[in-house]
Amino acid sequence: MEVMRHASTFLLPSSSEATDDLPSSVHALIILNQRLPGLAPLLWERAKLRVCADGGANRLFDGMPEFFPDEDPGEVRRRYKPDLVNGDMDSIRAEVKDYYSDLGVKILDESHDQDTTDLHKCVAFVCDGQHILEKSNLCILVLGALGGRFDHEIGNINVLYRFSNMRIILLSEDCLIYLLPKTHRHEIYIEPSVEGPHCGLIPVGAPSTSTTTTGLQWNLSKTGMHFGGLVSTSNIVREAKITVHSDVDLLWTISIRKPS
Ligand SMILES: Nc1ncnc2c1ncn2[C@@H]1O[C@H](COP(=O)(O)OP(=O)(O)OP(=O)(O)O)[C@@H](O)[C@H]1O
Ligand SMILES: Cc1ncc(C[n+]2csc(CCO)c2C)c(N)n1
Repeated sequence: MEVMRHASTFLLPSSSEATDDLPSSVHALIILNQRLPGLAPLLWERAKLRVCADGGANRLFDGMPEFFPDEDPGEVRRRYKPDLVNGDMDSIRAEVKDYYSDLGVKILDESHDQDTTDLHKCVAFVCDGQHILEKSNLCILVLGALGGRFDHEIGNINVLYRFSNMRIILLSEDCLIYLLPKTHRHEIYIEPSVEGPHCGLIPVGAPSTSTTTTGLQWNLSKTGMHFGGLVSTSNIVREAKITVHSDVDLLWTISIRKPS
């Protein structure tokens, strides 16, 4: 079975600190309709493709100037111009839609589809679209995916399962979540300056009859996990490398450290 390696190098303040023996990712950024986290300007700079999901465009428009209080808000807005706004367009304000449209931003109205979420629509665009990004080392970072409405949070997690062949990381100010597909053994390289120590391994999609880990305070050894029984929450990373092997797709979550 192949090994899949993971590292949150995108959180490091300087990309030169990145672990060089890991394959480097190309990042796409999706901005959802929640308050922009403090990391937003840094992640924006590093992304090769930037997409707003419907009301996420309001957050970009309103939120980016707040990070640069000494600058003219209009200039900040022009600098942070997304490649695409996609969704069913029931949350983007008319002035924001007109503003980005006038700047030449592509606005994709998919209001005919009321069965998939705006995040789903954005991820589908990034994965299926005809743009230049090479898919093999693409990692999609999703801002504002957690800590809000529970149905939205679950919808966002569902997107991880729906696109389980893609690397997608859901982010909030406090933590990140991604899927560990059962098709691989996983090695997670911890960046202790920016993440941890709290972490979890959650069998959301299906119960696990056998999960094995190393590097955690409470490791599992061919252990089962299911809702109503054991799920690994409030675990602690103890080593620089965590390994996980399971018979089901698991969610990995780890806390993000507050900037000091
Ligand atoms: N409170 C929230 N918590 C978590 N995610 C959210 C929240 N609000 C919005 N999102 C995410 O941002 C996307 C865009 O949200 P927006 O408010 O523009 O549209 P919506 O009509 O509420 O969502 P949808 O059309 O996807 O049901 C949603 O698809 C969802 O992924
Ligand atoms: C069983 C079922 N439940 C809810 C919705 C509604 N829905 C799901 S995603 C979405 C957002 C569209 O942007 C909406 C309105 C549905 N279609 N089917």
